Amino acid sequence: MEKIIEMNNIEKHFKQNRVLKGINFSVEQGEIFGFLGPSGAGKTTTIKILTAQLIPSSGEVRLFGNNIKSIKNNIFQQIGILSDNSGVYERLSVQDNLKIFADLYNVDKKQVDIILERVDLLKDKKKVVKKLSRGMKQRLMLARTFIHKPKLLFLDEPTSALDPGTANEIHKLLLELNKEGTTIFLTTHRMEEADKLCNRVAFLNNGEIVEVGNPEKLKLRYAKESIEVLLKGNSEKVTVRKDTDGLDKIRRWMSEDRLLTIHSNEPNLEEIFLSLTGREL
Ligand SMILES: Nc1ncnc2c1ncn2[C@@H]1O[C@H](COP(=O)(O)OP(=O)(O)OP(=O)(O)O)[C@@H](O)[C@H]1O
Repeated sequence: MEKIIEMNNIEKHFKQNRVLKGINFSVEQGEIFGFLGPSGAGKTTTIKILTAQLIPSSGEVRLFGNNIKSIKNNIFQQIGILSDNSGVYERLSVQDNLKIFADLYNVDKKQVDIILERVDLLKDKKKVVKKLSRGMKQRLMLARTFIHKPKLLFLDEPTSALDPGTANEIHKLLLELNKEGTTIFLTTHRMEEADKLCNRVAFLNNGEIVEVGNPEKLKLRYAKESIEVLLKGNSEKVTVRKDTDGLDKIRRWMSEDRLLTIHSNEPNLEEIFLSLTGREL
């Protein structure tokens, strides 16, 4: 698979503050790659470096196989960026906002209604942006990022401060875009979001990547060496080790029809991060 993003030994210092301490990772075409870490870990700084809004102190960034230093402005036709400061014009209507971006990206104006339909804003197209709910505004900002069908989307906390229902709608849309071939790089605090969307995640702590992998595989790798079972007639679960003795016990309980539930004690991404760093996400 083609590497769409490569970060090689990226350092970023803000005066004495060493914010990124030698970051290495790559993202392949077609992936949804999650960049996870607590507040201040360096996630936004990384996105800004990847989108040429910041220059790294050292190291090399490659996008679509080319060094970012040698990439011309037309790269912006191939990427979309959603961040805190991806403003939309508050006094203009939903439709006029998208028309401006369609113009900017040389996109046929007919696309505006098609995109608005996709983000479920077509019926609200005449509404002035300042009258939209937070979720509607976020959907408009997202529509803005993909109106030009970019190959790569950078999304900084795409669902922060949204209720679970609205976040779900955004997730559905992101999965659709990805299915159509868009590679997605996203930062998030929400572990369930990363779990649901990402093919791979990287954990960032204090400017260092402490783990990278597929969420399911990470959970298996960090799975505890025990299984929890609930037996008929008991209110408390029993913990059994994953060894021959433990498995013999489970077999016996099964043959005696005493087993009610059995759980393999898989950690979630939050717990894995905690066990690696000693801090919560
Ligand atoms: N322009 C800047 N000048 C000086 N320091 C900065 C600048 N931008 C970021 N920093 C510092 O870099 C560190 C990492 O910030 P960054 O915004 O990348 O973190 P983050 O992981 O995105 O956090 P959050 O989840 O809170 O957005 C912080 O200590 C921040 O104060």
